[in-house]
Amino acid sequence: MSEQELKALRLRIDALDEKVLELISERARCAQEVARVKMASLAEGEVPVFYRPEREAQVLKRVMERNKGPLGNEEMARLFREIMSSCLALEQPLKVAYLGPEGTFTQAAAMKHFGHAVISKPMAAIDEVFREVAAGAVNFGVVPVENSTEGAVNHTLDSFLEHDMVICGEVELRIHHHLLVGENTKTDSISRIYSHAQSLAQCRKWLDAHYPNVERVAVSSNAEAAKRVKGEWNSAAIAGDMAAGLYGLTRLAEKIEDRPDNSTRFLMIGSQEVPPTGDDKTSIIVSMSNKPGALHELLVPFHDNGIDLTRIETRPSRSGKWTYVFFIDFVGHHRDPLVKGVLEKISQEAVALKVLGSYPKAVL
Ligand SMILES: O=C(O)C(=O)C[C@]1(C(=O)O)C=C[C@@H](O)C=C1
Repeated sequence: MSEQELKALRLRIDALDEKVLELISERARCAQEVARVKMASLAEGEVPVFYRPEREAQVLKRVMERNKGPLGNEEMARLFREIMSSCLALEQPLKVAYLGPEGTFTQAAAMKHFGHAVISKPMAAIDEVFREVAAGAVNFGVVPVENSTEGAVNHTLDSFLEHDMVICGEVELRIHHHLLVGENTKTDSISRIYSHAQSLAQCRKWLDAHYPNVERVAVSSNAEAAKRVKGEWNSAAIAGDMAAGLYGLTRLAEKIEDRPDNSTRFLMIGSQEVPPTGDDKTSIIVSMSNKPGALHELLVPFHDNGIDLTRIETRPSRSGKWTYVFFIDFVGHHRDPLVKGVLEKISQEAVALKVLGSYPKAVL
């Protein structure tokens, strides 16, 4: 390519950037107007709701449907995600608590869902995220709920039994683990590998094959593992890109998870009910009486009405020995007439039923 051609193309990019800049600013001014309208239409004593997950899902879907490339749909939606995040911050800066410390996959999930314009607050444990949301110190919390290799995150399920929370969104993240070392690590004398227990389990076969005799030490998070390695010469950590970047570690081996499709699903929790979008999921907790056929009775109404169950999990109820609660996710919104009917039918048989929330299916 000649210098001349390059110069001409860069001039074109400059001109386009000016247009993009003007359009983004116009969009931001529009969001400010939206905020004004929301404030103006409030009833006496009503608090304004600036964050609208159902609208955000619609905006992102529309972008993906209309995108003609060359940027991929996900990439384009990611850019719009950030624009919307900044527009919302003009209306109201959201505060979001997540399972920390900084650099965890939960932080990456929070950024994927809310964008980077939120004020994020790392918490030391899942229960603390719930408590922070319950206390009203933040608008939303982000917690992991299930992993495709290792199954349910029981701390999260149990916290739903203790706190009244509304689920207002979900996000799925492909989880890639790397073996990370610091600049002082002697890579031929690694005697200890730190990571979160779930991550050690997700890389079990790889560790058995490559480091069978090295001690595996479970710590509170992958980010904590990365932090520890920084100051030690004989240890390595298993963690993801964010933690590697944050603590300046290098990848001794990349993508070492046993299953290439290893993914974790995260939930956004808060107190805000989300209206239907037409493409939603609902999460409920149900406890049934301890009698034969109870689970069957619970599942039949879903089957009879053609409602797609996406997950069912069992946990001890904590209110009696050998009694259980079921966590069920299914497709649909609790305000859909069909779903309403199913929930009414189940409540007749159940000891207790609680709708944890209906929320748009993950777009990104
Ligand atoms: O449509 C709204 O209600 C807005 O506030 C605008 C907007 C946006 O930027 O598109 C911003 C924040 C909301 O969460 C949803 C959408």
